[in-house]
This record gives sequence, structure tokens and C-alpha cells, in this order.
Amino acid sequence: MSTSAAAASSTSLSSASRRRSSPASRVPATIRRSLTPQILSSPSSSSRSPLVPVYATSSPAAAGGATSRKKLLIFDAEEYLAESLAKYTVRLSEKSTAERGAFTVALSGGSLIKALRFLSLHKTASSLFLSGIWIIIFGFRRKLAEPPYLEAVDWSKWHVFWADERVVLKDHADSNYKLAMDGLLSKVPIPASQIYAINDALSAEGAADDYETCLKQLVTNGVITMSQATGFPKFDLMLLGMGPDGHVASLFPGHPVVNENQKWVSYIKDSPKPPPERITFTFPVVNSSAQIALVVTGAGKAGAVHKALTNKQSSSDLLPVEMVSLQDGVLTWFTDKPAVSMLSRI
Ligand SMILES: O=C(O)[C@H](O)[C@@H](O)[C@H](O)[C@H](O)COP(=O)(O)O
Repeated sequence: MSTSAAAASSTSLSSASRRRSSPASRVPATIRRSLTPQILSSPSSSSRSPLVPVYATSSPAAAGGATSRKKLLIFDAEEYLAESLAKYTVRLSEKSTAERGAFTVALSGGSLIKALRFLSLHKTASSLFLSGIWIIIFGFRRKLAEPPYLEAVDWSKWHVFWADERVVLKDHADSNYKLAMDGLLSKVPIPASQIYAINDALSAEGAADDYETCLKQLVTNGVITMSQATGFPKFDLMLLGMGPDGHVASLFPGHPVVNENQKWVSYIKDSPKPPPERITFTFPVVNSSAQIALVVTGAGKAGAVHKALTNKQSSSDLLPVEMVSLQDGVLTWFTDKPAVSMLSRI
């Protein structure tokens, strides 16, 4: 079920917490405080679709006009997370296309892209034990690049960017562009001129400057809007992953680039995660997004998830993921159970 559907069937924390074994009772108080739950949705496991997150919570918009919100979704399995992510992306695409005739989406690299690719390649298998015989049923999950989404989405309105990119040739195995092209973008009719790869003939510094120039032109053309709140470009959607060290895009813990507050796009040459040379959107741009989907799965991320969702947000020692703080938008965590496994042990 989608986030909005989860919201529609939501119940208040006060009523949910009175129910024995309610999702609220399994979520540590520190998270309840940090996300200020407004939405809780978890029908009994026997009645709910596997697409329904096993836990969903949302912080309300702050008073005083700001509309920054956070949501946490936890799924039983990566395939359900992936399908929910596809629906969420399609909904945002429809909204932006209807409102202003364009949908600007920035991708990151890593397993996020594998999750998107998974949508186009994955087969599901389920089994029934009948009269002593196991019957295996294969089915295809709905795929972003196939019906119903293939026809439903107005791909001609999509403009695709990279929130960060490795400075390698576009056909190199490390290229985030190649990963996304092979997995999804080559299968949908987005005009080639609306897929904005980095210039792979340039140095890291040159590629960052060139990409920033490209973004500025698109702001001038009206393809990318500017955030009224920040004066930085406002992407309709950023799809980000998170590393086990809490990095997002190519904004790594302790790296000076996390403090960049003027440039839109910067570069690093000493990434702790190979390859070393990368360009990256800076935090002012990340935090100006209308929507961010932060896709975090696997037990290897549990420590950073725990810190990010329970930290008191003191100004020192913040992980980059904790610095994701939208000025006027919605941050949605798409997680699985292993990724949040440390939360219950607080
Ligand atoms: O190019 C990259 O490496 C990414 O942009 C990076 O920020 C990635 O999204 C995270 O490291 C998560 O990657 P995993 O999901 O593969 O751990």
C-alpha cells in the first residue's frame, strides 16, 4: 500500500498505543519523539497486503508555514519496498506533470539502483502445499518499465539527473549513469535530451562545474524550479541511498564538502567508497528537494539508521544522513526490517 493509502487507514498514536502489541508499542519512545508520529498503520498480518509497510509513521508539518515532514516506512521484504517505491514515484510524477508539465528526478547510486532494476527484472515465486504436493506459482511483480506503469506514466515529462556520480566514463561498470540506463532508463521512453549525464571527458572539478552550469540553464528554462525557502534548485524527487557510515549521495562523514553552502554541485577526489573521484549535489540542494526517498535496506545499515532516528540532533558529530533536513518537503525512509533491527534494542 502506498504512503497515502497508509495515511488513509491510519490511526492516532493514542488509540494505537492502547492496543496490545500495536506497532507503536514496538517502536522505541526515542523514535516516537523524533518523528512525532501522526500516522500508524499496520493491519493484522493475516489481512494486509504484503505491500503494506509493517510500520508507517509520519511527523506533522511544523507550525508557521513550513511544510517539512518525515515519514518512516518499514517493509517485510525488499520486493514490497520496491513496488511501493515505484507507486510513490509514479504518483509524484503525475502530480508534477499535472502541476507544471515536468518531473525532475535525481538518482543516486548503489543498491538503490539495483532496487529500481529489480522492478524490471524480478520474478516472484510463491508456493502452495496441496495434497502432499508443493505447487510453485511464478508471477511477475508489476514493473515500472511495463504495463500498467509504462502507459500510465508520461515519460516525456521526466528529466533525470544524478544527485551524485562517479567520475568515470559513462560505459564504465562503476558509472551510476550506466547502472540506471541498463536497469531502467533504456526501457522507458524518456527523451534522450532529458537524461542529464555528467560530462565524462572532464576532470572531477570540471564535471562538477559543468553540471552546475547545466542545472542553472534548466532553471532559466523553467524545467527546474527554485526553492522560495532556500534560493537553491528544488527537485521534485531525489532517490537516495545511504552507506553504512551514514553517507548520502557522495557526502561522506567528516569530509569538508558536507559543509559547502554556496555551490550547487561539488566534487571529491578522496571518496572512502571507491571509486575515489565523484561529483555530488551539495546539502543546500539536497535539502531544497520537494521529496526525498531514502532507500535503506540490510543489517549493515542498522547502526546508522539507529543513530539517525534516535539521535537528539545535537549539532556536533552528525552523520550526513542526519543533515538531510528538508526546508519545505517530505523525507520518506523506505526501509526493511534488518535495516531497523537495532531500533527495538534501545
Ligand atoms: O554512488 C554511490 O555510491 C552512491 O551515490 C552512494 O551514496 C550510495 O547510494 C550509498 O553508498 C548506498 O549504497 P548501497 O545501497 O549500495 O550501500
